[in-house]
Amino acid sequence: MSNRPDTPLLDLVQSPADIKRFSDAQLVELAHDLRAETISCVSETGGHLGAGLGVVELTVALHAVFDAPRDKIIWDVSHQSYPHKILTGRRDRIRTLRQKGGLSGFTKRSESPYDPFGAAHSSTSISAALGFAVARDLGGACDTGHGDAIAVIGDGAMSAGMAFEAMNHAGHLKQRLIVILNDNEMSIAPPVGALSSYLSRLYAGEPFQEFKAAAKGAVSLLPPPFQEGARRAKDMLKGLTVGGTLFEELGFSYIGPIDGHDMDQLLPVLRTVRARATGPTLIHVITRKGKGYGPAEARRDGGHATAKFDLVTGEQKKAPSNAPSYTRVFADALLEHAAQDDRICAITAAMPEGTGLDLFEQRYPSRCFDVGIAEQHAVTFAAGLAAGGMKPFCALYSTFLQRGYDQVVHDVAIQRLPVRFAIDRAGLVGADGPTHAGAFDVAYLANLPGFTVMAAADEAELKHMVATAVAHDEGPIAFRYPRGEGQGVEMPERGEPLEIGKGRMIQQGSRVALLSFGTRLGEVMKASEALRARGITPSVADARFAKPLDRDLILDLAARHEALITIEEGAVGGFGSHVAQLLADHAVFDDGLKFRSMVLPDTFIDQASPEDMYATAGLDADHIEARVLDVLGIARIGHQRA
Ligand SMILES: Cc1ncc(C[n+]2csc(CCOP(=O)(O)OP(=O)(O)O)c2C)c(N)n1
Ligand SMILES: CC(=O)[C@@H](O)[C@H](O)COP(=O)(O)O
Ligand SMILES: [Mg+2]
Repeated sequence: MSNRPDTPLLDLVQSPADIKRFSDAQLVELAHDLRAETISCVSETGGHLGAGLGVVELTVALHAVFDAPRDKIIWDVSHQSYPHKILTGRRDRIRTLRQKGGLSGFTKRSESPYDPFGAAHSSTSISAALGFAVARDLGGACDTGHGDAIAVIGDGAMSAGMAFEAMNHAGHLKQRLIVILNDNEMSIAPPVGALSSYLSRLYAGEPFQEFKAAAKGAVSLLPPPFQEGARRAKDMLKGLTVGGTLFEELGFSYIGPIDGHDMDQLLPVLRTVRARATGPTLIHVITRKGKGYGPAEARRDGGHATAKFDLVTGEQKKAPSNAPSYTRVFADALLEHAAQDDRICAITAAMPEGTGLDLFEQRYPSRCFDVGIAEQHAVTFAAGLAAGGMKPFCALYSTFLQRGYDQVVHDVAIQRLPVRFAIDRAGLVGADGPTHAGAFDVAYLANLPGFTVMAAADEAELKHMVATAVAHDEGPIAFRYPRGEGQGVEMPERGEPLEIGKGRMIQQGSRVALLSFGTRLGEVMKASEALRARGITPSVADARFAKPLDRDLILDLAARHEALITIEEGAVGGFGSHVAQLLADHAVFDDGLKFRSMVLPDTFIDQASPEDMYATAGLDADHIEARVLDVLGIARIGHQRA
């Protein structure tokens, strides 16, 4: 039974148009309702809580002052967009968040006209908003006419180079563009970097303190274009920082910092900017991550992400774990090796907890680097560390490594530098959906000359792969492992380096060989059991390496079986494609081998449980069994024996 909050004003809102008739005082009440509804919803669904709570007032104010969907409000990352979704006609579905068939946990163009641009990877909002602004000014085909383009970007996301690329361009074009910097002094973890320190100085400085105290507007402090508007708007605009900020050097009018939870500050500033902005304008708002919900505010990460939780206590309702997570196995293994080898260092791009490197940072702070949301820098920084004689472990989610791909090719592979890539969240990740799927890393790494690419079949294998990476100084090496718990296998006392390019036989059988790469091995074994009931005992092997391939193993399997089937948690172009190439190069198909490669389908799979997603992808035991029967020409009627 969910205890829905009492939300009298929110109950009157079906779309942002309904907000326009509210008084400023009612908008404050609406924010109260919206915060209660957001907390209630996430307590039932789990998901991203802290960021959304931090922008409740900002969301109300934006939809009160601007005219979405004609005005394009673009949320960076968009993990903070739950309040926005509630106000834009999706309250009735908000409790389907991040579930199969439900709302996405991020903005999504196909979900709503109020989501002009999808997100989830950070630091894209200013580029996208500038695109809309230029399209508007070119008379583009925007169906809702010439509205404003407004990017809402966090202080963490602002640390990525892409944000500065966009601001640099916006300052050059000088077209009207509104950027709202939502500064809560938090990324997922406490923010890192000189920019964070700079932002702190901006609001720790005199103007912001005066601003808090000053009751009367100091309109003369506003940039000239706004002074007239401010007088006319008769708003109580208080003293604001003007002049000499980094943003103004980039061609923006800078307004702020203002209190992002105070409607009396948000509304007049937004109204003035809407009335008066002529070029790129950045409004710096100060907010608190997790605002208004004690258990979230009390957390170190401001309640960034949460499982379902008890509304009263905030206690998360997490299922008990049966095995250590792959992330934890990686982190513990790396710590063991780092104790013996002081050349080992670790790099994360703003995901210390997510990658397990928070443990490494605690133990070896001088050898652990959180570079902020800066994957491109993370990769080339690691390349520099390797060139300098260190053993860098660059720990990135598969999906986020995509952002540093040119650096992987240009700075690591071509120079054959021994960077170790710990690729977490490989394969389908569940609730975060397609934007976070680790679908492509094998395809984009195994095609690089000199790269070694591994996938752990279970947590014991992962421990051995960490040891293999530590020992491998001949060039770049990557090992991938999925989100979540291991399979509960027995763990070795110590990880032992694997022989590069060597797979392992799991089960000798006949007629069909199943060659698995990664944790699909569990499903392969389940399929093998089901096939045994039909009198079919497939051979099963764990490839371990997509590059270099275990040629002898593969050619031997091809020679001894009617059919060879590869299975992997990745898109086409990965392991199976490399096996096909090897078989073709050795003219194996000429001898009639039946070959099938089971990969992720050529589509983006929406969020669901990982199990559901793999069933949708056709990569679960049931589908593997069916593929074997099909390739052997056996009709799948009940448990008909071969
Ligand atoms: C390219 C990329 N790297 C990493 C992440 C993981 N991530 C999601 S939210 C977040 C922190 C964002 O901080 P900020 O922009 O300040 O937003 P806040 O959560 O504080 O509102 C990170 C690192 C991501 N979404 N995209
Ligand atoms: C919004 C974002 O990108 C991160 O919060 C991400 O959702 C974390 O993923 P995990 O939950 O797999 O660590
Ligand atoms: Mg932040």
